[in-house]
Amino acid sequence: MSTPATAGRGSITHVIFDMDGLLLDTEKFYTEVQEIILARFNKTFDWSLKAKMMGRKAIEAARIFVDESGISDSLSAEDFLVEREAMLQELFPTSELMPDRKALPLRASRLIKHLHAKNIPICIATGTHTRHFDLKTQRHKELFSLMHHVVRGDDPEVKQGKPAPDGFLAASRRFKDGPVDPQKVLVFEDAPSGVLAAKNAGMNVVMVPDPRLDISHQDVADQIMTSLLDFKPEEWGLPPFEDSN
Ligand SMILES: O=P(O)(O)OC[C@@H](O)CO
Ligand SMILES: [Mg+2]
Repeated sequence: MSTPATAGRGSITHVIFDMDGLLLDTEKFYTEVQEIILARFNKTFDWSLKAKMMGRKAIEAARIFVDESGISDSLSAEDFLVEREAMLQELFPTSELMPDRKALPLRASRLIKHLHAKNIPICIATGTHTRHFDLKTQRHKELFSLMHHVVRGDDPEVKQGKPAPDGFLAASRRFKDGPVDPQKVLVFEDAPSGVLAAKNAGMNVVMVPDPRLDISHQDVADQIMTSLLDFKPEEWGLPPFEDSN
């Protein structure tokens, strides 16, 4: 776990969470269907392509997928989305909270519940559009109700997806006392594009990367964690956990 100091460290007042791959175990669904589609073209879907797609708006990720895998002459980005959609619609309603990588019984919900109980304003900024957001979160309404607001990829203020800062800046504006000084905002992200988006917004960012992502993607974040359970709120000026877990 690296812990370089940043200007905002110790003075965080607001927290923004990414969703897919950070709070919800949904990145595996995208991987699964993209493997199936590429297999039709006798190609394999690898983590270097995955790293480029994750966190982005659907159409932006789709263009990367068909271009980088060299199938754009046979399958357009738009047709890829249609083909992918049929499979994703079946999978998203089964979305689970992200399992902890240390295999401990506590999950991402521990941090969310803690910050909410301590009156720290929290929200979500996700690349996912509203229809998919509703499918993915239908079994987790109670946890998501703790968020002050949610900014989705199809929000009119999100002109460009991650790594552009639009989603995080919109999220910052919508806090009750927003826009919040970006140095006082802490973002949690799993995706390289999302980490860049947070830095492009001038915010602090903790990355919780999938271990299959190349280590080179860990250079930009202010702190890297293998598990959200390693997060120590007091290091960032946030109220500490009161239990010993
Ligand atoms: O921004 P997040 O919540 O990771 O969503 C992106 C997702 O739609 C694809 O990776
Ligand atoms: Mg994500």
